[in-house]
Amino acid sequence: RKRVSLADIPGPQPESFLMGSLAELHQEQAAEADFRYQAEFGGVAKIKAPFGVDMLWICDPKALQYIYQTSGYNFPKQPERRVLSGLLGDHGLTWADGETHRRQRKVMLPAFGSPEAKALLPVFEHYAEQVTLKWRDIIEGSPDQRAVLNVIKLIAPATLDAIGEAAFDYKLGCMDNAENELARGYNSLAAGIFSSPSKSKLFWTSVAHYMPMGISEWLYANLPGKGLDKARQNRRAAHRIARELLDLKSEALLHSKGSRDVMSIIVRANASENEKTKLADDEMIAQMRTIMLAGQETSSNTLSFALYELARHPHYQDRLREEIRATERVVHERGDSTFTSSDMDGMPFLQAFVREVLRYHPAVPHNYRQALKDDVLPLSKPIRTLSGAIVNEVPIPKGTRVTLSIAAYNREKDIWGEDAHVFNPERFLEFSGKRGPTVGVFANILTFSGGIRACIGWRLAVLELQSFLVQLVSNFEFGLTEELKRLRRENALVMVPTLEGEPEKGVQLPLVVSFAPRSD
Ligand code: HEM
Repeated sequence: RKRVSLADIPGPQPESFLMGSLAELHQEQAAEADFRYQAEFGGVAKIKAPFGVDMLWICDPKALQYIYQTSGYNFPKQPERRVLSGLLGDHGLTWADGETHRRQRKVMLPAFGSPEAKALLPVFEHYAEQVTLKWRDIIEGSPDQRAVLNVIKLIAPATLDAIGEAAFDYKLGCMDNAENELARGYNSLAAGIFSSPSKSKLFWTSVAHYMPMGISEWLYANLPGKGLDKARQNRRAAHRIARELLDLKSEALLHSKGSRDVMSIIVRANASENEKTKLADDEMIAQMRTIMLAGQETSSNTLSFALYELARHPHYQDRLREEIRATERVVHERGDSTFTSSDMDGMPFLQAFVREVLRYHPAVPHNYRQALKDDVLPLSKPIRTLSGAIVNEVPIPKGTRVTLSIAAYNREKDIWGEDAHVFNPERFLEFSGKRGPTVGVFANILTFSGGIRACIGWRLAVLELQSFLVQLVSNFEFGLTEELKRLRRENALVMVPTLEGEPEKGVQLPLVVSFAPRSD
């Protein structure tokens, strides 16, 4: 500890000895504190946990590359964060670390390749169409053919149904019945549990760092609380269905009747593993819950923010619609009624728009890790220490917790240009190369994280976003409402839209929706 110290690293003044920097990082709008740190301290800053304990906050590209990729397994997740992953996804991939993570990921990877994702495109198209039909009914029934819709109210169950079918070939039926057990269990799951955390919640979550994980898990399983009740209801509902599905899929495998959903591929891959590397039944069930957790709220919130950006920038909306109309003509001339993934790959503005939405509104604004040993983090850009030295690397003592700022990396001016804080899809049209080290797994944006535990479902997520956008923008025009002046990007583990002053109403994104103009 004496040899390696963070004493000389500059950082923000903590709010108090007891709370450290937790409140500003988690109670303000998502990433507001991050953007301040970035402007004031650059790529790395010393922040405080309770009781004055030093932690590091990082958005420097080279340091991130080192932590995510070069030295990935030397920077495991923090135990207090793993317990939260376990609460919502059992001992599945987002919880696992080290050798267990390596083993689980190997079995799961074959289900998430490019051909496997493309095969699921019709599922996303189907649910985008269901949203279209429902909104169409509402608008046709309104006197002036337009309606103010809280768009996320239908997008959330649609993406949930889509992930149910894509991942398990199972019809959850959440769009048609919001009261079904699973629909209730997944309705704003992370948002419901983690929005607007109180100071005491933040304090105890952080202090759980020092508790044996078994005790934290027991507390989360048994303590009273509305959020914890929701997590428990979710666990019961998800386990019941996951068990049924696992039996069905294992049975299908016995009769060589595999299907192309994610879980069937994982069941097949698992069957060819040896006894040592095979996932046990409870690990398989955990993966099902993990995929539902990781794949739904992230996608539905990103899509909702995408519609918000279209409403905020009518010229981008028109441009995207023009591109969709032009591609529709090609698709129809060919005798098809739906876009293939190659059609979408051939739409430069759609590609640029999706990338910019992901860059600007990262659904997961932070990742959390800790150093397994004394180490040295390389920096892309030197910093000036408190004693006035200019350094190109930062020593990091064993055990130090690090907050990796996905949101701030995505706004790094050296990488994205001087207008990094402006929503501008054109940056991806003008610039096809890459500035800085490779960090993010998709377009070098960090939204899907990077390295050894980058988002395993990123291809599915991108395809889903593209396919929903094509249908929704083809059919509808989106406009802003007065209420959106109060839009908050709430930090609830995932970033969700809420309205200032109405936290009790949960996730909200009211847009004016009308039929899209059609010249043909
Ligand atoms: C816009 C949508 C999505 C975003 C922004 C997103 C983002 C992320 C991020 C940042 C991580 C890293 C978390 C960490 O290391 O702490 C992650 C991991 C993961 N994601 Fe996604 N994700 C999305 C969609 C999906 C989908 C559709 C699936 C599955 C169908 C999925 C499955 C997973 C899994 C299983 C992990 C854990 C990977 C590991 O630890 O090895 N995600 N995701």
